[in-house]
Amino acid sequence: MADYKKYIIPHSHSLERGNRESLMGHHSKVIWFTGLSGSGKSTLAGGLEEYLHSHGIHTYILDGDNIRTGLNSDLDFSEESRTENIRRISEVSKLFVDAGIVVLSAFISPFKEDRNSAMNLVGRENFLEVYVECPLEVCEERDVKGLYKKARNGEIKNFTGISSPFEEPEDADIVINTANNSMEECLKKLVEKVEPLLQL
Ligand SMILES: Nc1ncnc2c1ncn2[C@@H]1O[C@H](COP(=O)(O)OS(=O)(=O)O)[C@@H](OP(=O)(O)O)[C@H]1O
Ligand SMILES: Nc1ncnc2c1ncn2[C@@H]1O[C@H](COP(=O)(O)OP(=O)(O)O)[C@@H](O)[C@H]1O
Repeated sequence: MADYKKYIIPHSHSLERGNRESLMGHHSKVIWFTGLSGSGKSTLAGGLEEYLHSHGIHTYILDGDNIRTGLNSDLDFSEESRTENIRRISEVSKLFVDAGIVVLSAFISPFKEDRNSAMNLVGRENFLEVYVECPLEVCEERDVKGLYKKARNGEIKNFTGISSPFEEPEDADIVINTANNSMEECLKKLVEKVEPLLQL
């Protein structure tokens, strides 16, 4: 352990997560969306947030493009930076859970080890992994932001699915296939799984 760390002594406050959850009227949780660019992470996180919000649940979305223009604006798309990106987001998610809020984290999070580290940091019981499954060809066909085209012609390096790996989750808590199901069907499946977990 680094020497300076020996002199950091956390303060224990009187109010805890349970007190905050009671005030909110629901449990806090991290709903972690992982999947290729264009698979539907942001769309589903947004749809789920709207539903939960309208049912009195306090939520907050952490989304790749947003966090990467602020907190993580110093990180690129190398493997090391992606790992650090997920590590910081995991720490932020953990704080939100302690604050009593339902966090919807939508990041490609391509590496299994990083997703597992996120789950272990937040705590297994607080973490729900949602694999937003969609074949690369469909994501590429959608090409919401025109990035796949740029990745194919070499303008963007290390692009997930093209020139950087995506390790498919093998034991996600929920798998949502957005290529074969409508947005409404996907959201219904999500709501059915998530809502009961938030009841006090
Ligand atoms: N090289 C490369 N590879 C993948 N994605 C890229 C890249 N460059 C920019 N973008 C845009 O950044 C968004 C992904 O950021 P994330 O923080 O979710 O990525 S990661 O979890 O660190 O892998 C991703 O957003 P989504 O499409 O919402 O996934 C892209 O818009
Ligand atoms: N069943 C579905 N669920 C979510 N998105 C879908 C679905 N079917 C089509 N789409 C479309 O796919 C695109 C997904 O984009 P986005 O949510 O930004 O993905 P990501 O955040 O994973 O990059 C959107 O244009 C959305 O309308």
